[in-house]
Amino acid sequence: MLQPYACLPDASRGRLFPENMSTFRSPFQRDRDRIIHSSAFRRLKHKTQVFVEHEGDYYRTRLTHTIEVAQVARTISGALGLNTDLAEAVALAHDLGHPPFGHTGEDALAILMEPFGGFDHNAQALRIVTRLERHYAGFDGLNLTWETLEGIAKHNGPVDPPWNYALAEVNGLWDLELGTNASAEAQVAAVADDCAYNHHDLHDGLRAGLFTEEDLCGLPVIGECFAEVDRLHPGLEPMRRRHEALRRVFGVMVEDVISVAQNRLAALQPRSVDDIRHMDGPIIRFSKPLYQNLKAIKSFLFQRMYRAPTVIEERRRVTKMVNALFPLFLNRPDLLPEDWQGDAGKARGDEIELARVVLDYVAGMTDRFAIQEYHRLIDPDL
Ligand SMILES: Nc1nc2c(ncn2[C@H]2C[C@H](O)[C@@H](COP(=O)(O)OP(=O)(O)OP(=O)(O)O)O2)c(=O)[nH]1
Repeated sequence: MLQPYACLPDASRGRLFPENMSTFRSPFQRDRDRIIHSSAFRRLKHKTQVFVEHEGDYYRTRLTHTIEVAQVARTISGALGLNTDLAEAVALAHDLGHPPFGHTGEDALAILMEPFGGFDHNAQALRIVTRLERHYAGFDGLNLTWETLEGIAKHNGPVDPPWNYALAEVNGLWDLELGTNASAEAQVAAVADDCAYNHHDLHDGLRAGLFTEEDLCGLPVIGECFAEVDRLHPGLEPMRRRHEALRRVFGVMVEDVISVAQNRLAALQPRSVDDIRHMDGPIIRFSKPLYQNLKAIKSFLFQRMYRAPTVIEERRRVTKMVNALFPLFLNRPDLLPEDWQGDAGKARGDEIELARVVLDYVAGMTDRFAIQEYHRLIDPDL
């Protein structure tokens, strides 16, 4: 029961390298499956969401975060009559480009790559799915449909020139119409990301003892959710109380997005996905009041969690590792593994190209592999 403004699989603009249709799966289901079967997807298991991978088995990793984003994306897109397979595919791919140690690794690599064209996890995701996965006989990358690539490239909104390194390359091969909105499905994946991490970072921060339920009760939305649980279930055991309250916070976000979209779709009556692409702003977003409340929650999380003293200490340690690994391989490309020597050899004499090869290798590392390599090659004691 897809709406006319959904991305219809039969109307897909296809793949850069033409392939026969799958017997059992639509093009977007096939994209989703290729993403799940990629090496970069498996590596998300050992990459930081907020806490470095080895800090505790309970906390979210980039993989469990991604699975939660995909689940929310399916719910929202299904409720709106959008293509759930495409929303899921974009959600599953959205963090593929995260380097080891998440945003901390990204900040370090962005500085190191400044002289060589920069680094950004969204750009890197696109590079992975178009170039770095090398498992198919006929092409590099996953040969995803135009719609999935468009979604990965524009899920955070239209992109103006100058485009980053990966967008420029992909857009040179295939016009992704970067200046327009993404499909509603890709917009759903972007908002599902916010819903997922606003919810699970609260859980993980509580679990880590970075703040308490009482601290959260002073925040908009969350305070009301705890009050409702206390009213309905007085004396509830603490962990159940927490779960009940935070699942209500999740519900508030998801219902808000769906209701804003339903109202806007009813008012604007888009007849096709191209109408969505050319609208003034995104169709999928939080209402203004909830957006303001979420800003307060995000700023609390930033201060109390993403920049908590223990997290800052770990940031310092892992930044030191990235800052040492990247220049080491740049100066000694012979230390790269055998299967990277081909690319390094082709880049010889071209400083920018070699830096990109080294970047692809270092950014592809998991947290634990980066730590292991640092200990092996640089300092066993850090
Ligand atoms: N923004 C930000 N997030 C951080 C930092 N440290 C840890 N995190 C965590 C908090 C969230 O769980 C998550 C947010 O990052 P994502 O890559 O999922 O979303 P973001 O909106 O930054 O990027 P994207 O939508 O993928 O372009 O990372 C940090 O220094 N800055």
